[in-house]
Amino acid sequence: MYVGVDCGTQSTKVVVIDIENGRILGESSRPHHLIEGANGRREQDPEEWMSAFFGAFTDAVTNAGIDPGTIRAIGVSGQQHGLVALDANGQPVHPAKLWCDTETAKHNAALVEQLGGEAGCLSKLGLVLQTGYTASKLAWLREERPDAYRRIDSILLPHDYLNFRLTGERVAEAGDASGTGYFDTRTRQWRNDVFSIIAPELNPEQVLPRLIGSRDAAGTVLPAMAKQLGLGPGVLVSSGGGDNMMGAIGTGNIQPGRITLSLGTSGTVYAFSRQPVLSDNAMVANFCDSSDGWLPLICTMNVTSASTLVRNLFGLDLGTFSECVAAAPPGAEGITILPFFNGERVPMLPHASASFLGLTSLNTTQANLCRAVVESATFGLRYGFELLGDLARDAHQIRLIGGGARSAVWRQIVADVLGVEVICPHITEAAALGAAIQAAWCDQHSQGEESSLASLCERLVSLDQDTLTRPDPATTATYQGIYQRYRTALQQRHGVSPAEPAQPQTRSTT
Ligand SMILES: Nc1ncnc2c1ncn2[C@@H]1O[C@H](COP(=O)(O)OP(=O)(O)O)[C@@H](O)[C@H]1O
Ligand SMILES: O=C(CO)[C@@H](O)[C@H](O)COP(=O)(O)O
Repeated sequence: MYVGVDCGTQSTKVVVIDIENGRILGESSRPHHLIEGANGRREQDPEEWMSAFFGAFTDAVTNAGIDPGTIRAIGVSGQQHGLVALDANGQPVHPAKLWCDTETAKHNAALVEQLGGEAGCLSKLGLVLQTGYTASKLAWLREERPDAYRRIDSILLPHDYLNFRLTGERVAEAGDASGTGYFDTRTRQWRNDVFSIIAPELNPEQVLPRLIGSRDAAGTVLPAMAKQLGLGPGVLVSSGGGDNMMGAIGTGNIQPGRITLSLGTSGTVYAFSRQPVLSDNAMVANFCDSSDGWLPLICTMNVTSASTLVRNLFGLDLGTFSECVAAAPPGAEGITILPFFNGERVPMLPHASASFLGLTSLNTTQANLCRAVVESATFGLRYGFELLGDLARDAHQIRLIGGGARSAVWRQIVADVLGVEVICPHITEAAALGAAIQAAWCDQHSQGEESSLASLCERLVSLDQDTLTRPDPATTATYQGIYQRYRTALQQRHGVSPAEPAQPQTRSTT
C-alpha cells in the first residue's frame, strides 16, 4: 500500500492506493484556515498542515479498511512557493507566506530589477521572478520582520516541511524548488549567488535544503511519528513535489503532447517538455517537473477562490451554485467580471482588485453573477493557455482536475471557451494520486526493481469517459465575442494589451 498526501491551499487530502489492483482504497481531507490581511497578505500556520495531515491520514486509512502497518511508502505534494522559514529548533519563525500572498509585490519588483530585469532573471534562473514565488517573501521577511529573519536556520517549501516533519530530513527536489526564485530551472541547481542577493546575511550552503532526485527518498518516517501513525519501521517518504508536478504525474502528463488544467484555489495549465522551455513571455514559468523533465506552466490566482466568494455571497451550496451557472446563458447577459480579488499573477497584476462590469437592473440576477464568475476564471485560463503557444495550440484534449472539475457545467464552459475537449481522470485528487505513484516508484527503486514511472502511471491513471466533454462549435463561436469583451475590459481597467486572441477552432479526438 502507498499513501499520497496533498497539502493544498484549502485542505490537506490523503489517498491510500493499492498499486497491484490500480485503485484507491480510501481517501479523506481536512480543511486549512487562511490568515488574510490588508495589502494582500495570505499566510498559514504550518502546524495546521500537520494537524490536517494527521486527521486526514487516520480517516483515509480507516476508510480503506487497511492495517497502516502494511503501508510501504508515503509521497507528499504541496502548494508551491510558500516560505517556511525555521529556527534552529525546527520551529517556524513566522507563519508561512503562501503562493497567493501579494503583499510582497514591491519586493518582487525590486528583486527583478536587481537581477537585471526580465532578461537577467531568464539568464540566471531560466524564468522570470513573479510575485508569489518564494524569493520576494524572503526579501519581505528580511525587511519587515527582521527579528524573525535573524532567527532563520533553514528554509523549506510546504511539501519539504511535511517531509521534514515526517523524516527529520531537510531536502528538496527540482520541481518544487523551481518556484523559489533562487534555483536555476535549466541546470536543476540552487543559485547561491541569487540567494545571496535576496538574503545576504544567510549562508545558502547552510539554510537551503539538500537537493535530491525525483525518484530518491527524502528519508524514512521517524520512529515517534511512525508510532503515532501506526506505521511499521522503515516506511519510505519519497521526494514529493509541488502540487502541479504531482498533478502532472497523477494525470499521466509525463510525456509530450499532454495538457493538464487544474481548477483549484488557483488555476493552472501545464504541459510536459523533455527540454527546458524558454518562452518569450515572462508569465510562462519554465518549472522543472518531478520526473526529470520540465513543466512549463501558467498560474492564475482567482479560480475556486473567486467562485466560492460569489457562491457564499448568495449562501449557495455547490449543487445549487452549479444549477445557477447552468441557468444563465453564455455571457451572463452582458456581465463581465475581472475576478482579481487578491491581485493576479497571469496577467501580471499583483495589485489589482476585482471589477463587476455591465450590471443593469435587468441582468443583475443570482444566476448571471454565478455564471459570470465561472466564465471570468475560465477566461483567465484561456488567456494563460494561449501564452503556452505551440504547447497549447496542438492540444486535442485537456485533462481536467481540481475541485472545480467536479462541476459538469464548469467542464462544459472550459471546453467551449478553449474550444478543446476536456476529460477528468477517475481519481480527481490528481496531486495526491501523483504523490502516491511517486512513492511507489521510489519504493520499487529502493528495492532495486527496474520500474518506470510511465508504467506506474499507465496502471494507475485512467480517464473517466463519463466526464468527456466536447466543445459545442456554436457556443465556442459565441464565446469568441464574449472573451473579446473580457479582453477589452482588461485593457480598459488594467492596461493589459488587447492583442487579438487566437480564434479557437474546436478540437477533439473524434
Ligand atoms: N462541484 C463543484 N463546483 C464548483 N466548485 C467546486 C465543486 N466541488 C468542489 N469545488 C471547489 O473546489 C475547491 C477545492 O479545490 P481543490 O482543488 O481541492 O483546492 P486546493 O488544492 O487549492 O486546496 C473548493 O473551493 C470547492 O468549493
Ligand atoms: O502558485 C501556484 C503554481 O505556481 C499554485 O498552483 C499553487 O501551487 C497552489 O495550488 P492550489 O492550492 O490551487 O492547488
